[in-house]
Parts: sequence; structure tokens; C-alpha cells
Amino acid sequence: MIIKGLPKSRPISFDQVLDKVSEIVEKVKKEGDKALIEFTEKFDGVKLDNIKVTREEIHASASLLSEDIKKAIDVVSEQIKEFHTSIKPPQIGGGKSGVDFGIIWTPLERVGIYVPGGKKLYPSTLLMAGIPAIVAGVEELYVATPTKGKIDPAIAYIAEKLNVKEIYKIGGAQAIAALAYGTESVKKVDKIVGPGNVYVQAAKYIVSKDVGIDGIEGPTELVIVADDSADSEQIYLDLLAQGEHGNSTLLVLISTSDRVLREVEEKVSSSDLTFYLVKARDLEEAITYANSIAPEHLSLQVSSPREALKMVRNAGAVTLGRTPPAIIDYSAGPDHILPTNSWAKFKGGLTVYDFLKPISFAQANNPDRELINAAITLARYEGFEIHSKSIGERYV
Ligand SMILES: NC(=O)c1ccc[n+]([C@@H]2O[C@H](COP(=O)([O-])OP(=O)(O)OC[C@H]3O[C@@H](n4cnc5c(N)ncnc54)[C@H](O)[C@@H]3O)[C@@H](O)[C@H]2O)c1
Ligand SMILES: N[C@H](CO)Cc1c[nH]c[nH+]1
Ligand SMILES: [Zn+2]
Repeated sequence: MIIKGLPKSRPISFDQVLDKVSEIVEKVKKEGDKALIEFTEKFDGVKLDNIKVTREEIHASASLLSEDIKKAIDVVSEQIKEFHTSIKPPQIGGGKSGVDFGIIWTPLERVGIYVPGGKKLYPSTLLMAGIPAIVAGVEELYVATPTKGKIDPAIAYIAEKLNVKEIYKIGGAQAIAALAYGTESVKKVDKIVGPGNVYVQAAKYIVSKDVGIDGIEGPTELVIVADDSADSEQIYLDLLAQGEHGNSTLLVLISTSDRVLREVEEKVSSSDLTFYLVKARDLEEAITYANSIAPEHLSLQVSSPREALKMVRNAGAVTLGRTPPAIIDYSAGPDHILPTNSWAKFKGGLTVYDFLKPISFAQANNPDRELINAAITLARYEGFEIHSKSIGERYV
């Protein structure tokens, strides 16, 4: 279907399943493994004998992986590691007016990674979540992924590569609940990261009151901004590529070129996916439209992409010029775990920072008198007399 105009909403929203998912989460909290086995049979059609994948199963599955896939995983891993290492914050400190202060960037202890596995396999998502965690220094990684009874060789190979502690053969909301609250087989973690369908998103939203989450990454979104320099065949391929994630993918082309819009419309007219085609007066208007959508992926297929990039305010990840958005999904380096549902208006994609806590410190052995007096004055203004006294006593 072709819609001429901007999308007014996302194709699907997880609030439609909140009530149902709330019941799933509660049942897992109460019944633990028993609920996991029940839901996996109900939603995945698999009767689990055990929830945890054994080390032997992981090793046996990883050994089935062909050398070319292992090589591809190794190449992609190095690029992703380079990206997150290059942005990892240094341990720095400073000081002013007699106070020494700084931040100790501290890695999280236990992280749960959800790797989607309903309609498609996403071993790349395990790389995108596990590598920044390792770069941050996280020592305990736990993975939940629907395996339909057996563990995928690529996921097994990556799990061994990242020294993942445990893999659970569970998916959906029940997997998120298990990671959040723990069960007899599943470790309770401090933070859950990873994308998923509406049930996974709703569960992350619900458990986020008790455990950290990276965000609520749902169905994939791509907005392409194109001018007359763009190649309509490349645009067509980029849109259909992300359309492979399913019919809840948001696909938008905003163009200043009637030719590009006409050619792409002809190419997509036979597809059963939904495409939004939008005419923009000029590049500024096109980028303004893109910012209003705040897409997960933004592709700037224009003659001056670096100039256009300066106007971008809301997007998860941006590809410039003829760079295909799908390369972000695998080997460009930046993460493909990106905000959807317009969350790009207030957050970006997953990075090493999602696995680090900035613990700040201060040591004031001999702070300037002005700082002491200011603190005492404000404490008294707020009525905290003992706050004020505790400060004054130190520096008499
Ligand atoms: N934003 C990102 O960074 C990003 C990255 C990769 C994938 N994704 C998205 O993740 C999604 C993956 O979805 P998926 O469904 O293939 O896999 P999934 O693993 O997210 O969900 C599958 C699980 O959902 C549960 N489930 C299925 N039907 C259910 C029902 N009716 N009621 C309750 N639970 C049910 C099952 O337990 C199943 O294991 C896609 O939309 C894809 O676009 C997003
Ligand atoms: N485009 C998806 C969301 O960024 C990521 C992905 C994984 N595998 C294929 N594509
Ligand atoms: Zn993709």
C-alpha cells in the first residue's frame, strides 16, 4: 500500500498488549520455571525439558557453524568493538576551589540480553548487545532467546566468543519477566537489553520499575531523505531490505525530487508492505519532516549528506549518501539496537555507556571558604539546620 503523506502513528504499539503481558509477567514472578515451560509451549509450540542450554549443547551447536560464517562474525565483531572502544569514556577527575572530584565509570555486574527469534534469527543482535557490554567490562552476561528447542549455531558461536554465562531457551514477555525477577533456572539481572516484538517491548516497559532497561526497541523503522542525485533502485532495495522485518516495519521516503518519488512508487507498487511517500519543498523541509518522525534508521541519500546531517535532531542511526542502512545492521560499527516508537527524540542507540554507571566522587579536605558558606547558607534557606551544622562543624 502507498500512502502519500507523513505517518500519523507507528504501525503497531505495545500498549495494545499491556494487560495480557502484565498477566504473563505476574505468572512468571509467581510460578517461575513452571510458567516459562507453560508459556513456551503455548506461544512457541515447544515442550521444554530444560530452560537452560547446557555447555555441551552450546559447544556442539557452535561446532556446526561453517568457517565462512565464523569469519564474518569475527570481522563484524572487531568493527563493533572498535566503535564502542573509540567512544568509551576515560577515567578522569578534576577539581576546583579546594574540592577534588571525578567520575568512576563502573561496569554493571549482571546483564540480560534478549535476542529476538520469533520470525527471524538475530545472532547479529547478540553481537550488538554483547560487545559493548564486554568493552564496558561487564563480567556476567545472560542470554534469553526463543530457540524452538535447539540453539542456533551462530548464536552458540557468539555466546562462546563473548563468554556468555548462560543461555535460556525462552522468548517473549516470559523471558523478560524471568530475567527481571529470576526463576529456579534463570538468573535475575541488573539490566535487560535487546529489541523484540510488542510482547517483549510491553514486558520491558512493565519490569522497568524493578530492573534497568536499555529502552523499548520495537519494529524496525527507516526514513530515507532523497534529492534528485539519488538512485531510485538503491532506495527501493533499502526500503524492501528493512521491510524483511515484517509488515509492522515503518518505511518512509521523503524526497524533493518528483522523479525519485515517481520511480520508487512504480517499484514498490506491487509490494504488500506499506510505504509512505512524501514530497518536500527543499532539503530543510525534508529534514524537518524526518525529525518529526524520529526514526530508528535515517538514510540521507542527498548530494551533500554531511551538510544535511547538521540539521538532523532525531534519529537512532544515520547513514550518509549511498551508504546502505543495512550495513548498520551488521558491519559498519555503530549499534543496530536503536530506539523506535519516536524514542529517538530523547535517546540514541545502544552504546558502551548503557553498561557503565558514572559513580561520582568528591573529596573536600580544605574547600574554599566561599564554597562552605554557600552550602551552609542554602541548607539554612531550605530549613536543613543539621545539614548546615554537619558542614560547618567540619571546617571551623
Ligand atoms: N529496533 C531494533 O533495534 C531491532 C533490532 C532487531 C530486531 N528488531 C525487531 O524485533 C522484532 C522481533 O520480533 P519476533 O516476533 O520475530 O521475535 P521476538 O523474539 O521478539 O518474539 C517472539 C516471542 O514472542 C512470543 N509471542 C509470540 N506470539 C505471542 C502472543 N500471541 N502472545 C504472547 N507472546 C507471543 C513468543 O514467546 C516468541 O518466543 C521485529 O519486529 C524486528 O523488527 C528490532
Ligand atoms: N534493522 C534491524 C533494526 O535495526 C537490525 C537487523 C538485524 N538483522 C537484520 N537487521
Ligand atoms: Zn534490518
